[in-house]
Amino acid sequence: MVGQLDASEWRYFAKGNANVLLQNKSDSRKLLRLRQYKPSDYQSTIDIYRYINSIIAVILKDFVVPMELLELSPTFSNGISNLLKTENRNCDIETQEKYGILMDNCLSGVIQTFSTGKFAKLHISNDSVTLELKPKWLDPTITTLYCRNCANEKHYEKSSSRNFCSSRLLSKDKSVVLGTVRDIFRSLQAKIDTSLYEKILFQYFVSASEDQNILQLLSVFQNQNDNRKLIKTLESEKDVTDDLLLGMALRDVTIFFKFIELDDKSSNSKHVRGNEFILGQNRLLIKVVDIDNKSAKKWKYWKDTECELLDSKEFDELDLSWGPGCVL
Ligand SMILES: O=P(O)(O)O[C@@H]1[C@@H](OP(=O)(O)O)[C@H](OP(=O)(O)O)[C@H](O)[C@H](OP(=O)(O)O)[C@H]1OP(=O)(O)O
Ligand SMILES: Nc1ncnc2c1ncn2[C@@H]1O[C@H](COP(=O)(O)OP(=O)(O)OP(=O)(O)O)[C@@H](O)[C@H]1O
Repeated sequence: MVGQLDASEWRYFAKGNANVLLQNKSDSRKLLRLRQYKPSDYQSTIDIYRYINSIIAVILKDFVVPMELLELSPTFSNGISNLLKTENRNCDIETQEKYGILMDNCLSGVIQTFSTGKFAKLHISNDSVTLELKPKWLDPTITTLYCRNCANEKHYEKSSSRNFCSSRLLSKDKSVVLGTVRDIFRSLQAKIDTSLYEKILFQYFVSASEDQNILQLLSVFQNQNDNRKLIKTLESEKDVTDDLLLGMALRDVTIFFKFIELDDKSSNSKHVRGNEFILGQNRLLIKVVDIDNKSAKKWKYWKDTECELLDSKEFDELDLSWGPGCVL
């Protein structure tokens, strides 16, 4: 594929902390994901691609968005780097990187987006609606008043009050799940009627079995061997276990829930198959992105954050201006 990619065929689409996404001008359904320039702590595309295929895909199966490794030429990489500079995108790609990842665009055809925070967004297309969710730390047994996400948000004052608490979507109590689904949609302040999407998502969370429910799956593998406990005891990157690396990777993923109306108006089926949930004439398609392996070099940042949160009163001191506790 080297020499075939042409920088003028791609436009800027999005960026995160570590990657830049480009959209193909002639096929908007395709995105190219390129690593950003980071002087330290660099994870190469091939390492990420191998990790996703050998570890993540075994766990998340069909939920993983399809990906393909593409070889980059220096001419292409320099062209993209210049594009980002010309457009003042405030980021650059690592031009020494040999590969990029070609993947399906889960937001192809989006014409409007509603959001009030970074952990949930609602994207509207002509033929579908997509909820983008970053659930972060999923805790199946919250033993403190506030969960890790809420304690973190409160402490670093990222938000002034709780929008939603994603761990509550794991609750066995259906009314807690329903209330949380409503919290998510309320937080979006979408100027459309979202009641149908709330109903479908709620039905998915309460009907899917543990290995079919994306949040349950993430939660199980985030918390293997109680790996969160290890964080506060870390003394060097050698102490970082594979379970912890997997847990941290899965604590930072993004999920797309795409709601599609089916043509079959007579269907009253309700079932889960792979990454899709059918409810009557509605289809919910679920895809996970941003499942990069984490570097063990981040151990100090993880430990400092965890210790600072534990030393603070954020887990247990009632703060009604933030919201009530997170009990499941
Ligand atoms: O530390 P956290 O929990 O704030 O998570 C970081 C994310 O912040 P967020 O919680 O989404 O505001 C952060 O996301 P943003 O860039 O803030 O959108 C990154 O995902 C970061 O991972 P990496 O350094 O790019 O591998 C994430 O770092 P890791 O903790 O996953 O290493
Ligand atoms: N396959 C996809 N389809 C549509 N949009 C995507 C896709 N993958 C990522 N995005 C969007 O692009 C944004 C940035 O991508 P990504 O999360 O891969 O970057 P990142 O640098 O790893 O982010 P982070 O800062 O969370 O580590 C995502 O938050 C999401 O909104």
